[in-house]
Amino acid sequence: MTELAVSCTDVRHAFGDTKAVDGVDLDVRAGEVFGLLGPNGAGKTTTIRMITTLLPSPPGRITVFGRDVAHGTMAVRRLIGYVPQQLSADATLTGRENVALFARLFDVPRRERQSKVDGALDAVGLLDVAERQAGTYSGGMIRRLELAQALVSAPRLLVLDEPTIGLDPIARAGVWERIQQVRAETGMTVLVTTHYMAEADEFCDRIALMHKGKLTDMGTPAELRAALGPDATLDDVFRASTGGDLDGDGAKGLREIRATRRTARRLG
Ligand SMILES: Nc1ncnc2c1ncn2[C@@H]1O[C@H](COP(=O)(O)OP(=O)(O)OP(=O)(O)O)[C@@H](O)[C@H]1O
Repeated sequence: MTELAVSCTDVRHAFGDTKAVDGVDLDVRAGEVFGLLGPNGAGKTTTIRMITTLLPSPPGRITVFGRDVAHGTMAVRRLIGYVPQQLSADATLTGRENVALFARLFDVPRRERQSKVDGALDAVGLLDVAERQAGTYSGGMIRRLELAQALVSAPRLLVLDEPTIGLDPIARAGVWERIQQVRAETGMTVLVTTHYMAEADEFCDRIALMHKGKLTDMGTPAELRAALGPDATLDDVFRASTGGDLDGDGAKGLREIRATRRTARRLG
């Protein structure tokens, strides 16, 4: 039987009256790249925060490589590398110092620390600029630095929440290239959320679509496209799954955020 990296059974979480996650059953197989897709507010981040033990243990059951998040929180944390949506690198530290901080946080043994930090920086292509302050890095380099932070403890499961949001196409390709490379070398499992359908199509072995706290579809990108018709794209699958389209509220939210950021840059 295929080993499961993550197993969620009837998982739920509510914020007050909002059912953010409403009865999710989800299996991520060991070694695969699994994409969790859905519009803004679908419940992806809440699901990920439960899997990574950052929210109190939920009704239902979640296991990570067979360990229950409710009873084996520390054991689960040791298996996971997590890159959250929010910035997790410190601009005032060098690239190396940022990664070294995570090595200490994750209890990488002192005698291995330097080689592990170097290895993680090398894996994301930042060894040459490791002594520069992270504040001088481009957006794509910062994302790769955050990847190195998550990789330094050699996790079996890498969890990435919108790893390429706000990056230009070249920087996005750079982030994915590194993820793929590390995965090929280590056999690590990757659980990722993204709004970029083309990325999900190209890089995910299987995907699940989420809408209003529930999973609406799951399968390989090819299976999901084929279920709609010979010429269907993953955008079409997304539209069908959410009953809306990419110009709906979710996309508008992103456009507004981008416009706000552009304005902020001009003002800054
Ligand atoms: N800390 C919180 N307090 C109250 N409501 C929350 C909180 N976090 C999330 N929610 C709500 O829970 C629902 C699911 O949010 P979540 O962030 O999980 O969605 P998402 O699919 O990750 O969205 P996005 O693509 O925008 O990141 C939304 O309705 C959101 O407003």
